[in-house]
Amino acid sequence: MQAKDHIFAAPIAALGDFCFDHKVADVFPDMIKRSVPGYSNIISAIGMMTARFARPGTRLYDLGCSLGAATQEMRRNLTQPDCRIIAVDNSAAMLERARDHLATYKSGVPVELVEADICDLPIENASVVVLNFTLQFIAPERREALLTRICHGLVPGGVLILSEKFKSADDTVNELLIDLHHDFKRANGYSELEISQKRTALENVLRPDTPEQHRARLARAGFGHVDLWFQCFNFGSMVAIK
Ligand SMILES: C[S@@+](CC[C@H](N)C(=O)[O-])C[C@H]1O[C@@H](n2cnc3c(N)ncnc32)[C@H](O)[C@@H]1O
Ligand SMILES: O=C(O)C(=O)C[C@]1(C(=O)O)C=C[C@@H](O)C=C1
Repeated sequence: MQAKDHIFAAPIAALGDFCFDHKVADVFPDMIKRSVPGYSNIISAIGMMTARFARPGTRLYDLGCSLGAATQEMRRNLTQPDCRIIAVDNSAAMLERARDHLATYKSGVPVELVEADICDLPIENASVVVLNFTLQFIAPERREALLTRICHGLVPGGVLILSEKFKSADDTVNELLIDLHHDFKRANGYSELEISQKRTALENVLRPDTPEQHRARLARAGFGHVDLWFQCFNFGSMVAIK
């Protein structure tokens, strides 16, 4: 049974910044499923893109892997020989549980779990790179350098799958998408208090960009082909091919 997320259910007097500690790691599968519209579709598509883009003898990176949901889907869909998946997170609590989670599945594909800041990680000989709701937590001024290093580390024709919470450049549409996201959370059983306390806790740590900002930055980072392949309310996923 998956543990249910009640982290923001009771009033919290000193509401600090949201962080990926052991409390969040313990309920993460429930939290992300009830918080991110389209999450399971995106995970499935990461598997499909892995099957298409993985090349023999290359590396596949899952950057900000949390419990390894995307890692596992990449591993299940990888048929090319001599590949290795490198799953990276800077939360020890997440990686501890990712290790247990991945060990419950049998697979011949090697997975290396690395505790590191993805901004300091060497990326080389990569055919597939996944940033599934991770770039939004990186300081805005560090985002372009990270994407440039990812593009350099990809083999020609390699792919980056970038999923993010977006903001809209149009204030009216932005408010509408945020409201619809909150309706989605209500429908999934979150209370008004849970929604508002989590919103406050995320304010300083999850800084969304517009899809237009993402496109322009990915082009500057060196990607030749960029587009949005999925969006539901203010959450979506882009594909960038070198
Ligand atoms: C929303 S979660 C990602 C969800 C996950 N990719 C999935 O598909 O289930 C964001 C993750 O990024 C990690 N993270 C944030 N900043 C990071 C950094 N600078 N280096 C490595 N990991 C980071 C967090 O610890 C967290 O586990
Ligand atoms: O709950 C929200 O409002 C979110 O933004 C969802 C979100 C995310 O997009 O990463 C925020 C933190 C948790 O990691 C899970 C999901």
